[in-house]
Amino acid sequence: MSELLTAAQMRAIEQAAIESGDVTGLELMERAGQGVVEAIFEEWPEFDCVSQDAGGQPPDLRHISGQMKRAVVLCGPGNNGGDGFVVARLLHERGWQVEVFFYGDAEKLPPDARVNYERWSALREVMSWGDLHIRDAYEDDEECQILVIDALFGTGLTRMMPTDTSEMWSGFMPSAMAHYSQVRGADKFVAIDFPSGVCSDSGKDFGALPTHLTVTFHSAKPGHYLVSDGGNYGGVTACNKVVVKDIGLGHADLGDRTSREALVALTGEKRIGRVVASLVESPSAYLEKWSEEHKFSHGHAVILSGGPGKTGAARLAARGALRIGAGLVTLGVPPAAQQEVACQITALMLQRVGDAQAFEKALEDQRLNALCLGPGMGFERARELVPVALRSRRATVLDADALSAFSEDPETLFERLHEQVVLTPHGGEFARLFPDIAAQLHAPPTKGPAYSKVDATRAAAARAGCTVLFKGADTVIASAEGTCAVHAAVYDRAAPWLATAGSGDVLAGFITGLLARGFAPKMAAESAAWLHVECARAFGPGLIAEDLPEILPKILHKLDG
Ligand SMILES: NC(=O)C1=CN([C@@H]2O[C@H](COP(=O)(O)OP(=O)(O)OC[C@H]3O[C@@H](n4cnc5c(N)ncnc54)[C@H](OP(=O)(O)O)[C@@H]3O)[C@@H](O)[C@H]2O)[C@@H](O)CC1
Ligand SMILES: [K+]
Repeated sequence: MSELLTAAQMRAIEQAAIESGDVTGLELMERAGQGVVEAIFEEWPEFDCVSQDAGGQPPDLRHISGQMKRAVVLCGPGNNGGDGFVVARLLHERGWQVEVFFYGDAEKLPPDARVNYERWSALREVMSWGDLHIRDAYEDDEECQILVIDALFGTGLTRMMPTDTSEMWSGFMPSAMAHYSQVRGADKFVAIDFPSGVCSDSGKDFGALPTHLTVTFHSAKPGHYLVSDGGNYGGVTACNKVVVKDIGLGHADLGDRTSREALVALTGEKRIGRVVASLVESPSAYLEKWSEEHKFSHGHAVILSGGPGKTGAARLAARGALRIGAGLVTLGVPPAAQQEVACQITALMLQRVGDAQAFEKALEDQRLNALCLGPGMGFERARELVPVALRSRRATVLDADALSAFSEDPETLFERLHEQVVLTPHGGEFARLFPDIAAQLHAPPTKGPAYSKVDATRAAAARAGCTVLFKGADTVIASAEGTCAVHAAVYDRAAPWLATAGSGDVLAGFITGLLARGFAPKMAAESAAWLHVECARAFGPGLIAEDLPEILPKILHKLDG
């Protein structure tokens, strides 16, 4: 589990650390620059001739001469630019040939960035942004690899990128300039904190300058994990790879009274809190705990199916609930579908649930402790049975048709929801239930920090009064109280083959199974989302939804091992 900090929270932590007297802003900036240089050499050891010599490995002669080690650092008008000046100086000290181009007004630089601007000026010229237009940084040595450092804007991005920066970048980016790509496709791009143009809180694209490597500090930010749906690049696409470098702010500082107060003060209104990137690193801890306490009672889940020819989705969900450990799983089927379902199931139980009355009768059995409605259910059946499920106040997952059935009048759903419910909308379902929130989320961003999927999911959960799991490669899970987790299947956890028919039904089943096992709704949603992606990663390409429940035992076994 790791924290994601918004720009405001990061500034508050930095400020508190400086006010405590433990560190100065200048020291933090120096550590940030050192972190970037370290990350570059870790990513591309061939750039670090010194350490290769020290390790006894023969250095790559293409890079050993000062001529060959060249960097172009693009510095912006704030502290991100300040970090850039530090990186330039550190590379220069290691024998690199470094050129710095500055976008901004030196007189207006913040104090620490100004100090580093001066330090660089004492070593070499600071070139103005305009010089970048007339100068081809490559022209004198076509064979040479150039490291381009993007230190234009970081967490302080407030508006769309100036067009001259994008134009300039396209001159550098191999992908944008085919002939550059052919001649020297191996140029490397590094972004400090964020690829400039990515909004740190939302991951939205303000005219992003994509990169190979993004080096951020202390903690990742939501924008590193959220997938933008507008523009060419979102956070994840533009960042490409994110490395977090420690700059000595430490966990002790986060636990510090002053820091906590500063965080609360800055985040009170939006209830920003701390967002966890990956909810549960080892769900086995929870599973074990539960099984110790409730050895003989693993819960009884009920999953309602649709009519004939529409029962597959519910059967997938039921299989998921069973595999994740619900003691018993019953499929509640309309009488007309009974035969179809009976031929297809083995470990699952079957019960006729034709209408509201039959469902009410079934729910008289108090051992039924978790419900799932929606997959393949049909709107009419959903409109009839969802109110019955919600009246019973049981832990309940509402997915698919159980959400869309209320798109005409979401309020009739919201007024019945309670804190034991989990809604699992994908983008379309979310927009049908929360059209105003979705509109705000999808509006082209104009001002940073922009409204994010985290903001939207929190707003939806607060309105619905229950847990909302907003699906996507960047799944966001929020409780009605505003606690929130981002579960992103991106970078080395990407599993694009999970976008297959029926995979959402299995996720609904996983959540239901964990609810039956006694998990609290948000924890059930978080753990299920994590396991769902783990199953997809373990199976790999070629996955179909049926494979997900079947591979789950292997994952759980590995976690226990
Ligand atoms: N917090 C920490 O703990 C640490 C932070 N550190 C570093 O500081 C960075 C944050 O620095 P920062 O706050 O100065 O913001 P930054 O991103 O440099 O930009 C602000 C400037 O850009 C301008 N500007 C904005 N958008 C614009 C646009 N579209 N087009 C044109 N101009 C635009 C904006 O102008 P304004 O909006 O004020 O008019 C202002 O002048 C952070 O990312 C990290 O690298 C590290 O040193 C380690 C410790
Ligand atoms: K940057």
